[in-house]
Amino acid sequence: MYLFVFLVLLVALALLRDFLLLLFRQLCSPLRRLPGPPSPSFFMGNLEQMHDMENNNLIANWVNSYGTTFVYRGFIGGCRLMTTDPVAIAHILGNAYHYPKPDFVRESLASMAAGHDGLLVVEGADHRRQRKILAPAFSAGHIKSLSPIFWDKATELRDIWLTEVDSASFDPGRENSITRIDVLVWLGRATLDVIGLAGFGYAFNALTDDSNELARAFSVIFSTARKFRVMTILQAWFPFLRRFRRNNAAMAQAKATMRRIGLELIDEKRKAIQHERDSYLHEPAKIGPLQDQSTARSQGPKELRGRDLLSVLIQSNLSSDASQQMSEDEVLSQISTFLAAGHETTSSALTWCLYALANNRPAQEKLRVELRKLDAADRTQQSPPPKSDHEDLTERIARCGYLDWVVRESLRVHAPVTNTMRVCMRDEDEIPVQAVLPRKSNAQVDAIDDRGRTTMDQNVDIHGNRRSTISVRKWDIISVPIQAINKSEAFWGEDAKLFRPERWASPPQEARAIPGLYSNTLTFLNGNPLGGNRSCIGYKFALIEIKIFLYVLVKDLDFSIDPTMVIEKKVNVVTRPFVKSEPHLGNQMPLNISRASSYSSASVLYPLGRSSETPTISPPSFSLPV
Ligand code: HEM
Repeated sequence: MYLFVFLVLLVALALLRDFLLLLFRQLCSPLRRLPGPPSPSFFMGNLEQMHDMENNNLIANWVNSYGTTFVYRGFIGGCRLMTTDPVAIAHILGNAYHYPKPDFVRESLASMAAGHDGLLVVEGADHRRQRKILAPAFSAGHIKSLSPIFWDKATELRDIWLTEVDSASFDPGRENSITRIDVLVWLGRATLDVIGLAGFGYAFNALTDDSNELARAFSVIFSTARKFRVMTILQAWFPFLRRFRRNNAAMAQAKATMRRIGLELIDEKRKAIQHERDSYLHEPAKIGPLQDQSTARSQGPKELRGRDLLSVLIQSNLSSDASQQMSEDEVLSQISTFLAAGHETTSSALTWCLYALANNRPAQEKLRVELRKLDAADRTQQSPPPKSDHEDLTERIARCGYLDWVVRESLRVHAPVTNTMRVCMRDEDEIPVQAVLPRKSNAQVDAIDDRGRTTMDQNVDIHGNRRSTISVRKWDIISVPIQAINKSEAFWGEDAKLFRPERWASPPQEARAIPGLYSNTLTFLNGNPLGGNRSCIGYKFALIEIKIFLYVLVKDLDFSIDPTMVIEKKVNVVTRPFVKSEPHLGNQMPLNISRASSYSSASVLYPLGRSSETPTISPPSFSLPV
């Protein structure tokens, strides 16, 4: 009997090992010394409050009350560090291999189709090796060579919307016929098509067909993993529970489909590359010189220009030292990683950008004028630009000043990824914090907390000690609130929450402290890889795609929104919109779309993405508003 009880206790202890360790770590964590908001629940800490934080200003309020570095409570009261301090963030994100993603985050990304072996999930030496092999595929030159795909899909989407607008009117081509369209769903389809073709040469045709088997398989895996359940939290802390993951027949079949199609694609591309290599060996003059590695890194391999990311990855993998190559499973995981990381992020970015423009009519008009000027200059020869000109136009679009401001501002105010987490893996560390405090608004300077401290007393612990570093220990969890930093008044001034592209004419000095990869925002994470680079490898891809879509859509279409409609944000991996009065309809972004007025150029005659097609729509005869 005693033996039985002893054995039961032993098994219980083994199963509870992680839980007990967690409790022990929490009791020892130096984070307990930092101030922070009260925890409304023992089990869930502040986590439930944080679900709606993009709509209720929660983080900004916490920063006002507790300073730029504070703790909030996670599962069973565990202290988690949250910081908007730019020096602390530069240290944490810059030392990426000492501050990796926590296990439970990696697990959930892996189950969301990114796979355990993909770049988004792997850590340390594996990550460094993979990133190096993937770099040529994401070089600026190579991404530019993929731009015909962006043009084609943007044009296809624009034509679908024009048809919807016209079919809602008895007088096709009339400017003032307005149609309400859920832009979220359409942009989701268009960006899926883009990542399929540009990522791995696969035609989802999601804009015209919703029955594609890979699209369905991905959606089953991604949407199942995304659902938040208490079980998800428990699995995060009790790894043995991960065995009981929902792995029903639909999920198993979806995974098998992804694997089968992925392996077919890899095989097809390997054969094509091998064939080209063989041809080069036999007829080098016909193919042209194969580039050296350094040129390939900066411009993308010449013979693979315009080819999908997977082909370049396979080529780059073959050229690497055998001991440094990716395994087949790793290559396979990159396909789902491109899908998971590159599809909904860009559709979210574009959706929020159109929303911002629909709410700021003057900015939309100003942008349209700039885009049409470029369009008019492009049409001096009165003929559609050949496909090879797309790269040139892409380059010129990349230099459009106001378009650039609009994109920066929209990605600042509506970051698709709002938060990221890290865990300290050094035994102990001292995280430096900013010596010079960022500018404060008057309201913040005047606020005095219940200990009599003004909120200017940043980085003061609960014993009143002023700190120039924050002590952390191994396993301490850290939250980096990307969106809150992007919208912080301390960096961007009192109108920080507003979408105002003109601010980019002279961004505030304070914002320069933010260690962002892109325009002093953390939207694509950090730009100071001291030890390990975990910033978005696809950011050039995303920026070119976003700019081309905006060019094609805003030039010809007008976007507005019902002023009585309140749109709120729901964050589930990426930020999606929903209509506050229609939560039962799920994520949506209904915008009113019509033909843009006063347009005389031939852009509708000659759709940019389809070089020599017969014109289908007559251009309205108005003068160009320049
Ligand atoms: C507007 C669009 C996008 C945004 C806002 C975005 C944002 C981000 C962010 C914040 C991270 C860091 C995540 C973390 O460490 O917690 C990240 C990583 C990553 N992104 Fe993007 N992303 C975008 C588009 C893309 C695209 C188009 C691709 C690929 C085609 C891509 C591929 C990746 C990959 C592979 C990583 C992991 C990088 C690493 O850990 O080394 N992203 N992205």
